[in-house]
Amino acid sequence: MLQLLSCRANIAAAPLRPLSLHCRCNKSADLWKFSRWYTSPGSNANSSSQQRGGAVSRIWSLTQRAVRQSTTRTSKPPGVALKFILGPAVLTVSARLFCHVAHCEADVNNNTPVEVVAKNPVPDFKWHVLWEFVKPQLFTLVCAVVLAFGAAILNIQIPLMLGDLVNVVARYLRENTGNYVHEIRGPALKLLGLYGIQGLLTSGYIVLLSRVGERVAADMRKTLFASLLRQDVAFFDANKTGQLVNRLTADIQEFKSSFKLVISQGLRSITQTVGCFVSLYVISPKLTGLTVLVLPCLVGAGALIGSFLRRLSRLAQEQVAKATGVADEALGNVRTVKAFAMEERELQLYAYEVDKSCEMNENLGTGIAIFQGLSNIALNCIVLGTIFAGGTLISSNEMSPGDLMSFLVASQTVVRGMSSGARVFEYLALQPTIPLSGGGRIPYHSLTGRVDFMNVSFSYPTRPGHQVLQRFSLTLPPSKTVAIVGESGGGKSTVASLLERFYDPTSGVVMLDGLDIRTLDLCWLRSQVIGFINQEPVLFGSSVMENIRFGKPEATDAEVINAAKQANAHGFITGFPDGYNTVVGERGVTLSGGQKQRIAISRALIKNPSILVLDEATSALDAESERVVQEALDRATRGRTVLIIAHRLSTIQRADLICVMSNGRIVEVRRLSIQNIL
Ligand SMILES: Nc1ncnc2c1ncn2[C@@H]1O[C@H](COP(=O)(O)OP(=O)(O)OP(=O)(O)O)[C@@H](O)[C@H]1O
Repeated sequence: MLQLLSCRANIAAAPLRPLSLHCRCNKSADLWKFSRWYTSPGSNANSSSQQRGGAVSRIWSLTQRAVRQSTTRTSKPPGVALKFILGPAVLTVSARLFCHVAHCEADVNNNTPVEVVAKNPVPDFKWHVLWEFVKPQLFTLVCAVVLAFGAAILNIQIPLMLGDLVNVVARYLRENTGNYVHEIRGPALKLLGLYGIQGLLTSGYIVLLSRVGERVAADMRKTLFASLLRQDVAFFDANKTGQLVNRLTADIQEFKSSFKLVISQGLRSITQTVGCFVSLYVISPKLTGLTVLVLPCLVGAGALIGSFLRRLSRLAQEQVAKATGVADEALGNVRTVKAFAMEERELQLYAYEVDKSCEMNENLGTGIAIFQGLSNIALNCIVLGTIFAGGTLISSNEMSPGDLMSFLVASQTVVRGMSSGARVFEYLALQPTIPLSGGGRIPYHSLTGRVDFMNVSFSYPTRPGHQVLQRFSLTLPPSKTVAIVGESGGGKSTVASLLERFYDPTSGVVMLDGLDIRTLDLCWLRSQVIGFINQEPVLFGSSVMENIRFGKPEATDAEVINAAKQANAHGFITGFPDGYNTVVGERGVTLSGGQKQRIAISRALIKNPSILVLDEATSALDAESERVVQEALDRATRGRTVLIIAHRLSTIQRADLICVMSNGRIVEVRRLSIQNIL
């Protein structure tokens, strides 16, 4: 007994030498079972190849020792040996499982970094949202689970078969009688068959699981992207695009990897645990009682550490997103960066954020290390506790370092996966305050294009304390041009944004043909009624043809060319070697300011809008470009209701009404043409 206890003490103190614990194992087959578990592909995913190599040589020496021992062994009934193996296994494996569960629960409920709370409530991981994505892949997932389950069962079977094989070898070496080849052929072929099936099952479930993971991730990406596009403009005022893109890429990637790993490792854990629980029930109700006593403590500790780890993980992921945001901004505006020779400063900014994220990930690593250390201690303490309580039942340690590592890595994966998933789900569930569709439409032939701003007050959602418009009232009569001039920051562009319904007024109403625009279909309003041309036209990195067609996706080539002609753009477009197929570069970088603006005008005109909003449309152009663009605009504005926001007198020369704005309200209205003002 003392010998046995000292042997077990070795287990707790030096888990990396588990095979030495088999000093009391009496059946060579048991040795093989253990060694097989130690090196089984599933359970050893995270142990190094060195460990594997060491294990193989140890297994060989143990085999020889087992063979030697088998000649002089004492006769103990096989059931006792089985108890020796399974008893502690049940405790350790079940502890793993429950720690795992505790970990997940803790992650969901108890993980709110103070810094983030101030801005945003921490998103919860929502199982029902995950279910929505998994549901279409259910059949494939079930097939993967069945195959993985089969592989897991074979993982348990193979060591037993190896045991049989070793028995044959041992018997032959001991007795040296009979036909060795004949005797060994049966179990060897059986084992070979099992290896083959196990390999097939493993490949099969990995293929299927990877298919499920990829499809779930693709669906998530599409849904998240659609959800982001639906959000209000105010949402984009508050969130950096780099961080949003990070959710589409890094977070979903992280979630996908975790999803696949958790399913494959989780299955193995469950299979082993169920098997061990059954054995435990058969072997020792006492150990079952002890397990029930010890597990709540482990669950509590796991919950505590889990919440701490998830907090660290979330902070680290936020920081990585921040660093990506800095890089995205700098690369997206690389010309400005270069024009100001700010490469060094941008690099410093990026380095600062990356260093911070590095530090946070190191903290996370430390947290995980502490968790691993504590788990190790806890699991070994269970073994020790069992020695005191159950004593003679223990002679083998089923908790191999490989198993422990894979469990710990799986736990850590759960932490990361859940926090990435929660970040993805956060925006999936987000509903825009201004719905894109729904609401009424005014038939084209009866639409006059009259716009009324009535007592409109407005503050931007990101700056609720700062009132930009105060009881602002203005009428745009049908087919007339109204210009708004005034001091910078006076709220002119804000008026245009409210007409586009990028935001809704805090109070008051904006009306189209006497109807509150909040009751109208937003998609119709933006795609068919209002054409918007601003100071810095943004083009997409596709062809001229595609950029103009962006205004009306179903437009024919002839319509595109017609719109380009109206906007004075046809001449320069046909001057390009590739004509309308010329690719304009990212954001239209290969075109001049005037050319870009005329393509933007074509894009607005192709939808034949009843209302045209020109927000300083020519202010970025030189005199010659301005003249050409102005010509195009004069032609484009005919017969439409037009709102011009301008600084330059030339822009508003033909306006029917000129309003001067200051501090968010109209302070003066002139119904004269500009020549008369001058
Ligand atoms: N997205 C936004 N979020 C928060 N505040 C904003 C936003 N856009 C503009 N503002 C603020 O609203 C006020 C009015 O801005 P607006 O762009 O309407 O002025 P403007 O008269 O068009 O100025 P300018 O002639 O210089 O373009 C300014 O104080 C500006 O800082």
